[in-house]
Amino acid sequence: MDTHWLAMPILNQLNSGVLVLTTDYCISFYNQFIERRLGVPLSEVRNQSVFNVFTDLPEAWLKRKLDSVVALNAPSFSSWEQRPYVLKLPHMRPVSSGSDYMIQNCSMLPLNHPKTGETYVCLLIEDATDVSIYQQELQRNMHILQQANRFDGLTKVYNRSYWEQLLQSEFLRAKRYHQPLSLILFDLDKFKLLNDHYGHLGGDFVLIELAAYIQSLLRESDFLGRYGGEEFGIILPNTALQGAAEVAERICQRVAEHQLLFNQNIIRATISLGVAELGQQELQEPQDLLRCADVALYSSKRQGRNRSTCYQQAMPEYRQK
Ligand SMILES: Nc1nc2c(ncn2[C@@H]2O[C@H](COP(=O)(O)OP(=O)(O)OP(=O)(O)O)[C@@H](O)[C@H]2O)c(=O)[nH]1
Repeated sequence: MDTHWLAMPILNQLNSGVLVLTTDYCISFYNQFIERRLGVPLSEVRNQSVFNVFTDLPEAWLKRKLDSVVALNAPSFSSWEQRPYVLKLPHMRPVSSGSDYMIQNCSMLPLNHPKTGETYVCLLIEDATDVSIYQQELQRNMHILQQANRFDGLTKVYNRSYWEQLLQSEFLRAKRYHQPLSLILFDLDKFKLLNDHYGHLGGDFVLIELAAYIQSLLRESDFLGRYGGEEFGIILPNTALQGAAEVAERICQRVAEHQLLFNQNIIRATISLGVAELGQQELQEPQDLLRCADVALYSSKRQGRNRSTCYQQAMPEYRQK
C-alpha cells in the first residue's frame, strides 16, 4: 500500500510540534500544532532561517545541537528540566504554569531524503506544561510535608524527633572528627502557674514568643528544638563547655529581661538551663549527653530557677519527669 498520503493528515492532527529544518537552519516544514501557536502560515516562512522566525532562540546552543545531530547522524534530546523551552510558543493553559510559554521536551532527529540524499533535522516538540505544573505542585507539597515533619506546629522550632536526629548526626560527627559539641536543655519556670493565670492560650503565646526570641539569640549553626511541653534543647556544634555556658547565661538573662505583651498584660517568664559537653566524660550515646544536660537543668531548678548550670559528675543523678 502507498502510505505517503497518510503522513500529512496525521502530522497535522498530532498533539506535538513537528519542525523540519535544512542543515543551514532554514524552515522546510512545520505542522499545524506549531502553525496555530505561532500564528504564521508555513507558506510565509518556508525557506527562511529559523532564527528570523522564532525570536529568542538560543542560537549558539541550537546550532551546536543541530550540527552534532547531522554530523553523527544520531538523535539528540533536550528535556524541559534542562531548558524549559526551545521554541517560544504560548501555552494554552487557563491556569498559570509559572512560565508564559509552553514548557517543552525537544527531540532532534536526523532525516535523510530517500531520493535526493539531502539531510534535514526534525525537531519534535512535546508539550510538557502539564507535567511541569504537576512537578511544581508536587515539590510544593513535598516541602510542606517536610516542614510538617520537621517543625513543631506551635512554636515552629524543630520538633523532638527531627531534633533528636540532628543530635544523633552532630554527636557522631563531633566524635569522629574530635570536635567539641555542647547541649543546652532549658525549661520554663513555673509554667503551670503561668498557664493557670493566663489560660492555655496565654501559655501557648509565651511558648511561641520565647521560642522565636531565643532562636533570634542563636547562631544559624545551632539547632533549637522543642523537646517536650515547655522543655527545649539547643545543640551547639563545635562549641566547648565554656562557650556553651556563656550562651546559656546570656539566654537566661535576656529571657528574664524580655517583656511579653499578652491581652494588655505584661508577662515576664524565666527559664532554667542545663549545659553539658561531649568531652566532659567518655559519652557513648547522644542519650548520655541529654542525660547530663538534664541533670544540670534539674540542678538549676533545685537552686531556685532562673539560672544556668553546667553539668558536673558529682551532681545528684537523673530526675524522673
Ligand atoms: N499552654 C501550654 N502549656 C503546656 C504545653 N505543654 C505543656 N504545658 C504545661 O506546662 C506545665 C508544666 O508544668 P510542670 O512540669 O509542673 O512544671 P512547671 O510548672 O514549669 O514548674 P518547674 O518546671 O518546676 O519550674 C503543665 O501545666 C503543662 O500543662 C503547651 O503546649 N501549651
